[in-house]
Amino acid sequence: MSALFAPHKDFLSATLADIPEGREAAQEREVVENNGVVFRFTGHGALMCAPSSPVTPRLIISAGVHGNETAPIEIVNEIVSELLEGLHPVRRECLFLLGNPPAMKAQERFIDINLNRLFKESATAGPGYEPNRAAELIAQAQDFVPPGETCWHYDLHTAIRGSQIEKFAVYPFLPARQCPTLQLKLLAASGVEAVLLQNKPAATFSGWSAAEYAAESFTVELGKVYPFGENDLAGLANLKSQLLALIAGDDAAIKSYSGKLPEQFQVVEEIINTGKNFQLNIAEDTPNFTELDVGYSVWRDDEAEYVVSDSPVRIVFPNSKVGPGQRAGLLVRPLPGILLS
Ligand SMILES: O=C(O)CCC(=O)N[C@@H](CCC(=O)O)C(=O)O
Ligand SMILES: [Zn+2]
Repeated sequence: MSALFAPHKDFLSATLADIPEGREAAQEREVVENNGVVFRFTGHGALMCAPSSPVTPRLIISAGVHGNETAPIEIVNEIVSELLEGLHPVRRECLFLLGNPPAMKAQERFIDINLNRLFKESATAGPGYEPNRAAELIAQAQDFVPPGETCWHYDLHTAIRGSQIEKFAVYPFLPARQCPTLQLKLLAASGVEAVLLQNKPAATFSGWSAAEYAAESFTVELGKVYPFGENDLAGLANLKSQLLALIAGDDAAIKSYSGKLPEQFQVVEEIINTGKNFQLNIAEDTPNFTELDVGYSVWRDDEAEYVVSDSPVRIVFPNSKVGPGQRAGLLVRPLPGILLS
């Protein structure tokens, strides 16, 4: 157990033990140094490590933006404990963020409102727990990444339902960019088999870091939601070792990857609950990436109907329970023969 967490055993239990109302000032006692690497609590559920001669760019690893998505929280917790024990080299400045501690404690996706829709200026001032937490997570990232610099950001999640492709990533939209081969290799070596290219900006955490820093940032979906203690962490061993390679500044390990790269899909439609007797025609247990044929009626409301045209689409994140104005799913199509950069 590190002195950093005393009297708690690790980053996660320390984070869940005392949940403050507002932003917590970093305390001097919350610093430890291990083999020249400084570890510091920078706020609630926020821990950074800084080696003396770091490689760039800086790295943000977040988990638990949705409180019940526990597998990546457990992986981040393991990584932090092992780094503090000196079990792995640290040659990159890293910020580890546990997104929504009260929701983790409650084993819920969120407390008052979906945190992963609040990463924009106008949404961080509303009532409830999450707007304030979004502001805090943004402030943590801004304190960590100096002005004019960029970062890499992996926001780790698990999905509500099963999936025809178990591990996949969402690449936020920035005009005229392609997903770099290095990132595709890193994701593939982590077990990720598909990347969804967003078609417009989003107020997700990874969407925010992409817009703020032109960051190589991803929402990474790592399988299905299970409660704490019930995850198959062995299935995330590749992800963990790739994150440790990044933390160690060992890009060579990633560059040398020669396996199959993830299939890329273009988001062609974001389905929004219109609030006008909106009806999503997708069964609750439909796995992500299920193909919908031309002519299929995906949704309808009092005024409109969306029918698949031209060529089949695949449905990802279908959710008929979201409120008006919220995303009820994504429609994607495979992207053939994309040029690699
Ligand atoms: O399984 C689901 O329906 C949701 C899983 C999840 O939380 N996904 C993220 C994706 C964020 C993105 O589009 O980058 C979310 O909905 O916030
Ligand atoms: Zn999530």
